[in-house]
Amino acid sequence: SDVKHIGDNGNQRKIFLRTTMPVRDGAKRPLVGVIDDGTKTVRFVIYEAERSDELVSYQMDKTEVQPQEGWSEQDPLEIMHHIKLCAENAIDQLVELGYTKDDIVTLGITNQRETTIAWDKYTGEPLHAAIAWNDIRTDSTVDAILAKIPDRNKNYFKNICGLPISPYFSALKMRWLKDNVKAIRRASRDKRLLFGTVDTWIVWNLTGGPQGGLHITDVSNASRTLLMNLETLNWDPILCRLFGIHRDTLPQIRSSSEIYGTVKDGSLLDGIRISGILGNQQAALVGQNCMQAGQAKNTYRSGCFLLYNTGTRRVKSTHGLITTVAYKLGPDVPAVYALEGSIAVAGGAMKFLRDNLRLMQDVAADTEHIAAQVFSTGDVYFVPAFSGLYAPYWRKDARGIICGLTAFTTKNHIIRAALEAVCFQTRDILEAMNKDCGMPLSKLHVDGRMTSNDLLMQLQADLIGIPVLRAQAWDMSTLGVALVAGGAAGVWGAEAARATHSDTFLPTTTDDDRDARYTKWKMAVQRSLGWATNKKSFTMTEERYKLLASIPATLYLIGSFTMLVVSKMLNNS
Ligand SMILES: Nc1ncnc2c1ncn2[C@@H]1O[C@H](COP(=O)(O)OP(=O)(O)O)[C@@H](O)[C@H]1O
Ligand SMILES: O=P(O)(O)OC[C@H](O)CO
Repeated sequence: SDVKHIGDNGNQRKIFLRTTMPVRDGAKRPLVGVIDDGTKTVRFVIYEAERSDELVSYQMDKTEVQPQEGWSEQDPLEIMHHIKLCAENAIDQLVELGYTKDDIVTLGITNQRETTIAWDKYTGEPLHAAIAWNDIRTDSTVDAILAKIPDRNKNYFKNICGLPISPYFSALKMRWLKDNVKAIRRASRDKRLLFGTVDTWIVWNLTGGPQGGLHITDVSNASRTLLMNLETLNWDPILCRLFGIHRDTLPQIRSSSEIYGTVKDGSLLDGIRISGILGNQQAALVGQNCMQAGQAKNTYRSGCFLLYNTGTRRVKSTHGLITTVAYKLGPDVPAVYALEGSIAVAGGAMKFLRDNLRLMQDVAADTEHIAAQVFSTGDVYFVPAFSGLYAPYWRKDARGIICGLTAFTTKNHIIRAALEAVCFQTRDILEAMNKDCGMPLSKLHVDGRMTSNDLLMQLQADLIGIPVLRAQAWDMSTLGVALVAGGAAGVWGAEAARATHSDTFLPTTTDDDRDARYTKWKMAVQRSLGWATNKKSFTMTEERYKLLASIPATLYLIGSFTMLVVSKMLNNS
């Protein structure tokens, strides 16, 4: 093939190979539109059938609201508003290329997973802000659920749904909404309540909303709720009872690739079919063409998610990974499963260093350059456990630490340590995956915006000791869902043009060096655990907030002072 040896690119540590991008031939093909709702951005991307590079795209940033420490909310109406604007802008670009919107044959949807929305079935009004996947307000909800389970074992239901009980998953967010938001309890009582992950909200709105909108989700998204049975691929009665979620409020679970319906919202997309839905990490697995059992990919965005395709076999992890549905390519074909290692904070740590510590101005432009000015982190380790640690630890009591600081430490070391943290977390996942699967992974396919950082890629290869294969474009999620949507609509054949990797980063370290650094990382992780246990978390629910707001300030101060005195007396007694 057209593999070209680039050599060391002026840097002795960097060795990579590159394949060339396909050349556009000017032929007009049917188009597939993709809606991508991510944590931070909404995108609309248009692909031509049989081509793996995007034709046009448009992206908008979203507003993240953090009403309290650890809370993260999004506006469901803003999501729909941005989708329309992104679609309009992408279609404007299409027209400039000589296409019309009628050339878009079908639509696919890929989305941030677990983020949960509740709305009124008759008015379409959201009943609360969307609670984002990485929001940890449900800490005490987790404790209340665990109290009902033998030995408070968070893995008790892993056989059924593949997941541990954690604030990450949607059922906890649904339970919290029912416990804390009066409008949701009322809607539930009046049988007006609908719950959904973001894909469900988008499809319901696009297909008519209160006027007959489809209340559906796909297996890949449903497998992230803690409510779906991985074997039956349906809502599990035991889990629904445990979390107190009525079946009627949940969407129907469908395959990831079939014609679900047609857009009926009066927008530019009106009349176009919808034929693919995939959670964004599962979509990247498809986009990276990891469709055989034994293949794996890692996507580096705000978080980082390593998925290992296990075929039609559900592998139960005994080392802290989760079992999830990768995809189901039609109503009548079996589901394909994956083992997943989810990392809550990857690129998010760079944004933290930029916004909170002001160590740089622009993540994309500055990170690599600043980190490359030093040869190592100077023994500094950064564990970015801002909202606890996900796989393989699942410790909601962990908090972020930077350790090993000396008087010589500079921002260069800290930024480099943040990059290495992403690589060490990936090694944590790989260690667990190799133990669960029994066969060590020999190479790792990677994608996500962060992978444009060559230093990160080289550090990753060095710290895991296997080749890292970077995808031809950073965004494999939209390509993945374009493939499954195009497949169902008959515009993309089974032998579809799939993405290839463009660069290979080879390890340049010895086993001893790699292992010594990893041992130090594990020491740092140990120090981050248990930090949040002593903190009295005061959950500011909507109702408590209103109550507090209605108390005059002086009365509130006197009350707080009295409570302080009483608690001191009790402590002393
Ligand atoms: N060159 C880079 N080096 C390091 N981190 C980067 C670089 N470019 C982007 N990032 C990080 O990657 C993330 C980009 O994620 P993005 O693709 O926008 O996904 P998300 O929807 O999860 O925010 C951001 O958190 C950003 O800090
Ligand atoms: O939009 P991202 O990349 O932050 O995706 C988040 C994941 O889907 C959460 O599980």
